[in-house]
Amino acid sequence: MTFIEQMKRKAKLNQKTIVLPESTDLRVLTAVSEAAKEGLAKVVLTGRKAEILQAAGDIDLSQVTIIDVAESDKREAYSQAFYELRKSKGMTIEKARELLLDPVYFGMMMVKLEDADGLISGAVHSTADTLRPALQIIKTAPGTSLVSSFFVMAIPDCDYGANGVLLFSDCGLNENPNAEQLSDIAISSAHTMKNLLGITPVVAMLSYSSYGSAKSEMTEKVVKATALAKQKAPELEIDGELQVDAALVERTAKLKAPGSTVAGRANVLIFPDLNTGNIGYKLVERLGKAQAYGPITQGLAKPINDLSRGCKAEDIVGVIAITAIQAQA
Ligand SMILES: CC(C)(COP(=O)(O)OP(=O)(O)OC[C@H]1O[C@@H](n2cnc3c(N)ncnc32)[C@H](O)[C@@H]1OP(=O)(O)O)[C@@H](O)C(=O)NCCC(=O)NCCS
Ligand SMILES: CC(=O)OP(=O)(O)O
Repeated sequence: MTFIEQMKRKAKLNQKTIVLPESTDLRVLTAVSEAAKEGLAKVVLTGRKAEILQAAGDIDLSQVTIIDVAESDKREAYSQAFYELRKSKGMTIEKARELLLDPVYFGMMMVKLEDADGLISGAVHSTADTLRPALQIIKTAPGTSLVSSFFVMAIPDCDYGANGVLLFSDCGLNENPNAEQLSDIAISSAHTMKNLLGITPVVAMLSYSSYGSAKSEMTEKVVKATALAKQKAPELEIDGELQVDAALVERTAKLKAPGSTVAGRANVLIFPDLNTGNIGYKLVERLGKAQAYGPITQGLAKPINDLSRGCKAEDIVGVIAITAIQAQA
């Protein structure tokens, strides 16, 4: 069974309600129709009903709930609750009412007030426009200070990672994490690999240097983050700093990082910043023909997940399954 088949099987066990606010995008419409047909979740579209039906054309939405945000009798209650949440940051009730006509904010408040279990946006909106309202409204999970994001990469005909399944982080949210934040991203990603994907994490802290082969402020950040991660979570298999070939390829690992138990067998790759993470995942997706699911967030109080504007309907179906599993936790 492939990785995504396993995720779908798990999602079906406990039907969660997942909102998709980009309700006139053809990829989203195709994906929700497919997800509902497969029984992955109870799928909800937010937006203007007439526009959604017009955009859908022949796509079967008979098993999908459509909420017209302008007609909903929940809009005033959501506006009031949103205003209360953000009034100390300058929100007014008038502005809150206006924002609640936006299907993303409406969906976010559905999740906040437990009328839905998770939300996925980002096929049309930029990551900032999806994740900023999530950070403002849903906020961090108890005991977490830093939200980060990851991609699950499923690479065909690949022996690296867990039979071609790897977790890449952070490729979507934190632009230039400091050493402390990078160590937190590594630890969260390791827990996600174990708890969400059921795979024992082997975490590589990536750099352009392996075990001191180069030295600069950039490599030192990764060295420090590795030490902090090992100190904070000694039970986890984490090592660095490692070049990506040393992290993945056993023969290269022996040469570049002798004695490392992580090098040559990593399945969680921690990128030093968002430039490397975002470029790295897109290279593997496009040139390695990998399926890229994400950016999925970790550390939010409820599952709110992003997509790339370059995503396919098939990727969205996968993210619906993953979001539903996160909501089961
Ligand atoms: C997501 C992003 C917009 C947040 O930006 P920001 O400037 O910190 O946003 P804000 O200052 O408005 O912060 C919003 C809230 O989120 C909180 N926050 C921001 N980043 C956070 C993080 N990583 N973890 C936890 N909380 C965070 C802030 O503290 C703030 O809380 P408050 O308003 O309740 O006080 C920004 O990190 C970003 O643009 N990231 C890059 C996204 C991107 O372009 N990715 C590439 C494509 S995938
Ligand atoms: C994750 C990501 O890179 O998103 P986008 O392609 O929409 O910028």
